[in-house]
Amino acid sequence: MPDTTAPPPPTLTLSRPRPGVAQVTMSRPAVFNAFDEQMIAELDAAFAQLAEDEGVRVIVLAGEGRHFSAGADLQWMQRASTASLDWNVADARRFAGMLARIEACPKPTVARVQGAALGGGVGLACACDLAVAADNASFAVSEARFGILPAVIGPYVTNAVGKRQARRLALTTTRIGAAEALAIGLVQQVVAPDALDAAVDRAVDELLAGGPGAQREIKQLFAQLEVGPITPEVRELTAQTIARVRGTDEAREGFAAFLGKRPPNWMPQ
Ligand SMILES: C/C(=C\C(=O)SCCNC(=O)CCNC(=O)[C@H](O)C(C)(C)COP(=O)(O)OP(=O)(O)OC[C@H]1O[C@@H](n2cnc3c(N)ncnc32)[C@H](O)[C@@H]1OP(=O)(O)O)CC(=O)O
Repeated sequence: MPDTTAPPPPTLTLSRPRPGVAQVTMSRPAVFNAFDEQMIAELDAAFAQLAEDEGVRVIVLAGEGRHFSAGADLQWMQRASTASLDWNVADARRFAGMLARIEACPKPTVARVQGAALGGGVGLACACDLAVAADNASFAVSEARFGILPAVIGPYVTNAVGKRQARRLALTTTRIGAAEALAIGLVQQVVAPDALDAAVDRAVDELLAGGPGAQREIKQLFAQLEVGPITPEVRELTAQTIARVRGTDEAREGFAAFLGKRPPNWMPQ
């Protein structure tokens, strides 16, 4: 018998708003873009594909509708609660792998945040290189309200706001507004809701102005740096990196463009 079960509709919309830019929009607005196994797999696949796409320089992550993301789908979490530990470990690894994929994306990523970003929604925003938020945005690391914890998103939130703020957000589950999110470094810019797209576009313009190879190196190097003492190993790592990158075609183009008083012509990566 042929399988007549229709595949579930996709949970993401992929678009190319302009040359060099891809937008990944989470599209489960009925549950405020809460993510389940399917959306996790689709986000993972989308970022894997865009990372390899020569026509893409910058990726915007957005959520359709009123809210950016209501975090993990609590129906999925409820189903998981009755499954075996092994199943849960494999399942959580897929989520952890997807966030790591976004963070390690060799291309700059921008989260476009409107409305609420809760639980895993905060993790998604923090996994991007920068987050631009509407002033109606709010954020809560809300997991403890459901008797769980922000385990997978914990490192991303901690890297964004530091240990003490991350601990406060996770323990109190307090919901903070966009102004406080800006003050603690959870987001990098806050604008009026009707100015959000223009602000994301400006951030994208700035990202497009940099050399793609240099940006890939920045992401790789900065992922290895910690706040703390600048040890001989760190000095060596930074010296080796700049020494290697100085000799690339992209760097030669960057120097020549500046000195020749012309815009650089970045080659595809
Ligand atoms: C990543 C890890 C864990 C997590 O992420 S845990 C999940 C964290 N998420 C939240 O704290 C958000 C929970 N949702 C809300 O607080 C509210 O829904 C809202 C977003 C503030 C909106 O409130 P409002 O009153 O406007 O709307 P409703 O509550 O009636 O919601 C409408 C509709 O959407 C469903 N829904 C909302 N959020 C979720 C969700 N996360 N999962 C599944 N479904 C959700 C809600 O049930 C309603 O559905 P109806 O069928 O219409 O009733 C773990 C780690 O880090 O490791």
